[in-house]
Amino acid sequence: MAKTWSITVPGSTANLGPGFDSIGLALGLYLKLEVTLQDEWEFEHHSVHLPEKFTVEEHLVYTVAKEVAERFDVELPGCKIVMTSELPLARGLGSSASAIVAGIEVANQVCELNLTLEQKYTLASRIEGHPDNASASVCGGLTIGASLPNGDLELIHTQDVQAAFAVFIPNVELKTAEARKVLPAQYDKAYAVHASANANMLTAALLTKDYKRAGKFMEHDLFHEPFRANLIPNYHEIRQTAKDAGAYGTAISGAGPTVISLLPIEKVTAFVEKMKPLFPTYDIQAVRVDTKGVQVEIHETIN
Ligand SMILES: Nc1ncnc2c1ncn2[C@@H]1O[C@H](COP(=O)(O)OP(=O)(O)OP(=O)(O)O)[C@@H](O)[C@H]1O
Ligand SMILES: N[C@@H](CCO)C(=O)O
Repeated sequence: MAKTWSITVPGSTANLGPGFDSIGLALGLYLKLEVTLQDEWEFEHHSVHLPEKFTVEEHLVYTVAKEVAERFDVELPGCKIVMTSELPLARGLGSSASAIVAGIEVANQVCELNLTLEQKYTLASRIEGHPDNASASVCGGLTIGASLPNGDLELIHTQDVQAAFAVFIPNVELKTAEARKVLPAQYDKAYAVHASANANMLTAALLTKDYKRAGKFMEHDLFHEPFRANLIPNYHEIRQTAKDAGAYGTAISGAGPTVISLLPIEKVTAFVEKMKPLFPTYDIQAVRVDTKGVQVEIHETIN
């Protein structure tokens, strides 16, 4: 019997404005892997969104799978992995986090680790460096995470998000590392208290499904957007145009340069059609909230 694992990982948006490095939302754009066992590791990329040039040893999915196997002191068998992706690189849609979650799931399956959801999102968040994108790709839905002083990650997540989202994906890249370099090392106390209150309001509004208020506070980030705005093409124009067209609110998706709008479900289709001619160089699309997170299907075939 030959086993094949089909692994599907949703992309994600992070922050939603003030939820910086804490709030994640899984999106219906996917990284997909077909995994079979073989002597040597081999990758096939069947998507324009996947790295063109890479070596196995540098491949993020391989390096993460190897790290996880070593952490659990088990041998990582050779795999052939065929990958497709709907997640453009360095656009703030969580491509790197999806690859990290995929690597964890590959090790989980081929090393028979039986990892819990908590182990997966804790590992993924530690490797990614912040819990937002990684936790959303593991759990699906809306995730709110915080690390404790001892390094443990506390996470609250809900699949119940009764709103729609539209993304404006520009044809330029912005590496997260670059977008993090422009952030201040510290904040003035009064400023930080204000920023924290805005984040609390965003979180409370999202969890109580007060999406009009959630949209308002999406646009009141003080942690990162004031320092990143000039890195995001047409940031102010998109935000105002989206508001005028019925969006509750618009924020940078993760570290950008994609921008994401929160809308009433019934308005999203007309909104996207209205936005497309106004920003012709952007890939503008309605994206649904993924509610499942990482998924695995196992197929057994007779050799
Ligand atoms: N699906 C993938 N498969 C393999 N490697 C990936 C994948 N996605 C990202 N990577 C690797 O991770 C590196 C960083 O990815 P990327 O630029 O997407 O991360 P980022 O700056 O965090 O932006 P984003 O949040 O949009 O992912 C890439 O250069 C690539 O080497
Ligand atoms: N919270 C991270 C998300 C990166 O995708 C940042 O804004 O830098």
